[in-house]
Amino acid sequence: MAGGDRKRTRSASRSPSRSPPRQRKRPGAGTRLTAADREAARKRQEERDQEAAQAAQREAAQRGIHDAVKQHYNMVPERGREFRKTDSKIKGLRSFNNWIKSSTIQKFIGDERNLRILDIGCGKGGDLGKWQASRKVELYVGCDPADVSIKQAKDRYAEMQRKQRRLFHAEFYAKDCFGEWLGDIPIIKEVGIDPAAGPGNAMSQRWGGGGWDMVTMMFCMHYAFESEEKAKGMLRNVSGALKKGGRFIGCIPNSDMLTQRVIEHHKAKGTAPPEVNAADDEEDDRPTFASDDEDDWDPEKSLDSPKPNDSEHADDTIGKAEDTKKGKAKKDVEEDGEVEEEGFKFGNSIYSVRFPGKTPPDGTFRPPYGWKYFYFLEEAVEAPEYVVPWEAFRALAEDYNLELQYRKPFREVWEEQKDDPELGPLSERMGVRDRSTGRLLTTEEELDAADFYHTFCFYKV
Ligand SMILES: C[S@@+](CC[C@H](N)C(=O)[O-])C[C@H]1O[C@@H](n2cnc3c(N)ncnc32)[C@H](O)[C@@H]1O
Repeated sequence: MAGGDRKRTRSASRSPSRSPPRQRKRPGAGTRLTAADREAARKRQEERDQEAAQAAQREAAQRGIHDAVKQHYNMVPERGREFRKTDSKIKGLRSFNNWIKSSTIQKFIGDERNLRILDIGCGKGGDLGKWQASRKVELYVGCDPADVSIKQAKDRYAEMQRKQRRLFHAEFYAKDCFGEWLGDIPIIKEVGIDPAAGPGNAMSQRWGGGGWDMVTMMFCMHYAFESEEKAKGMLRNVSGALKKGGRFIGCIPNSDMLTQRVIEHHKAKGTAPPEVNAADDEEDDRPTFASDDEDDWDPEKSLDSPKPNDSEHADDTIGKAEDTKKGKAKKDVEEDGEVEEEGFKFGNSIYSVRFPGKTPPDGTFRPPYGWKYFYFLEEAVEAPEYVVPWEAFRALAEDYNLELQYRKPFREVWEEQKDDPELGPLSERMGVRDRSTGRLLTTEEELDAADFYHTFCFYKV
């Protein structure tokens, strides 16, 4: 009796929240699983594994080349200023490109002070000194998905802080600026970024949205043209961040040059359409840059263009020929039955561009996204890049209230600015031009490599 009472008392005093004692598995329960049960469990596990792998694959495809580019830039060694200025085989080109960036900054920085600058694809912070030289900047924010580069940019800024008494405030963020919304970064939101920027938003267009004076994207925007989604994500960030009257500046590969090379390739192969050959009979043979009015975004002309050489050629191999509509760029079958390679390459001893697969026979990159090529530069990058068809980009930018002010191939920028009272002497200090003879220190091959690029400025309206 007493023992029974004690038991009740003990159980009654147990906290009601305490979980009931766990039921023990009956010994040997596992062994009663049949072979069929085990097979079914194995199948379920296999399906779960497969689903997980497919989900990972889908996610990777969505990230696109983003990770490859990020990994690539994270791995580019930091060789230091001394190497870049003395031992580099392309020091003339490095100086020339840097001078072009300085000159674009100077041309569009304007007269105001206390500017807020957003540098998209800031890399290792190589342009910090250029912005500091202007003495007009109050805030600089640099974003780039390559976290190692961002760390180097922070170090570079810390070094500048040690040496300079008056320096703008700067912050750096590891961020994919085409696939992600920059308004998630507190300081970007604080200064102002309009989430409604873009086509068909009258309210946003009237209000003007952002609080940034300039967005700069040096040698970076071409990665956004992997897909329509990324190009639009990039423009939403740029336009959203800019205040009315703000400037969007940058340097990118010139699609006119790529069009020219693609046409030459198809003519040599005999696959250029008749109108391209006919047009050429009337002109001289030298490559020319189309004027701003010329349209490389002509829906009528390009219905037969092959599809961009996108993900199917994501590897590093030259694509094999495939049938295309109406047989314009038909298979070239050699006598022994081998299919001829369809990609092509051009360049010189310091740079090269390689299209891995099909290219449009009339040189019109349409649709304007996903035209991949590989760019190789001595000591620098060999990375997949995407053609930025100029007129398509300009038309798209207009939908985001960005109006073109300026576009020039690098060599023309040099001709235009070399005798500017500030940029002329700067070119000597930067080692672009010889102080005593006035001669360009860039070799012809380096200038040839520089011809691949042009520089631009849009205004937010
Ligand atoms: C050739 S580097 C130029 C770096 C710097 N702007 C300069 O002029 O020295 C190209 C940069 O674009 C960056 N980039 C690539 N994809 C990007 C993205 N989705 N968002 C922002 N930057 C990106 C790369 O990480 C790399 O730092």
